[in-house]
Amino acid sequence: MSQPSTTTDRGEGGESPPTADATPAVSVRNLTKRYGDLVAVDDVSLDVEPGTVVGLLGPNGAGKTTLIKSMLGLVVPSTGTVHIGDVDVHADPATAYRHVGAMLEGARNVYWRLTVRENLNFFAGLSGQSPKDVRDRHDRLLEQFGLTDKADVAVNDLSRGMKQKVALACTLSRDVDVAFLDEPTLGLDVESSVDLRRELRRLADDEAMTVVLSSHDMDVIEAVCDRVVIVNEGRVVADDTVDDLVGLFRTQSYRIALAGEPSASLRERLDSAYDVTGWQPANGPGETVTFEVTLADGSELHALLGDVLDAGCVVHDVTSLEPDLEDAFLGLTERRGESGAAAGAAANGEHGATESRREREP
Ligand SMILES: Nc1ncnc2c1ncn2[C@@H]1O[C@H](COP(=O)(O)OP(=O)(O)OP(=O)(O)O)[C@@H](O)[C@H]1O
Repeated sequence: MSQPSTTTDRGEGGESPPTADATPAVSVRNLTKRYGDLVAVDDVSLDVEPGTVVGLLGPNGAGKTTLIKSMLGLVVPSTGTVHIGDVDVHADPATAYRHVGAMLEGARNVYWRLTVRENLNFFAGLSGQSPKDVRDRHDRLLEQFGLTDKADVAVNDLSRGMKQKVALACTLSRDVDVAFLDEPTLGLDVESSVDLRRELRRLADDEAMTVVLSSHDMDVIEAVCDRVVIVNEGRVVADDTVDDLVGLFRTQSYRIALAGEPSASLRERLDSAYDVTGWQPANGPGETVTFEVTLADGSELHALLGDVLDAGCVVHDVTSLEPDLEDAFLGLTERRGESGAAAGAAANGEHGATESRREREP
């Protein structure tokens, strides 16, 4: 097992290239998992470099959990291989497990009759680490997750969110190379979720821990991940940094509010000359009429505004619509649903307009 040696500089977009001889922390090759006729994971290959945080995103049933369980050796793939460092997970699971921590089923993996610290010691002991050696690590985790004053309380007597935090702390309780976290923020309050993000970044940056996490929480993925792998229908449809994924969907789109009802001829002119969508009528007297438009370049905006003014209509507001990771996710997975080729083109940065978009401050 090679030890992780590189860290990732998130400030540079999280793309520290591995050294030529760096063994990936996790290497998946042509992994397929079939359940009868259903292909849950379809020929997935990916490498995760040491010290990076990789997010798995995908709609319900996309295959994220099956992929994570396959990476852990808990699901036997139909074809393909998984290595943790140099170790083939399916050929030598016992060795692989010593280097891996996982939280799969929320709080269900901890022992409710044991206290919080006893649980931490138990999980650290699984890889032969003595309570004395991991005391500092555990104290820090307890503090990080606001559990210091609960250290000697039986897990059974804690709230659901606290149990979840104990489960996370147990996963991180020993010095593992790779942590797999399936929906780690589910059930956490906002503050705990922020604590978790901070701790995951610290573990990756300071201890070169590699983290693979699945989540439906875009904010967590955006905040913590160096890289995002979007899975749909068992296949990887995109694999890139958050910024680059969002960049795929960056076009010049605006929401324009008109101070009065546009004439029929102006509306016809706008609809025919520009890529206008989403007309919204005024909510009442004195309210604005809005529409969204995607333009080829900045000069088209001037032309469009000129057309509006020439028609005697007053522009009340122009808002730039910026895509975010959720837009990228929806675009990629929806396109995939319609056409695999379109999704592939999108993942390669070849498409134009977005299909869904949220308003951002310009
Ligand atoms: N043990 C199993 N037997 C049969 N089918 C399964 C089994 N486990 C998963 N599946 C199917 O495989 C597909 C992928 O499921 P998986 O749980 O990996 O998706 P997911 O992306 O984690 O979904 P979610 O976000 O809803 O948790 C689904 O269609 C699911 O019904």
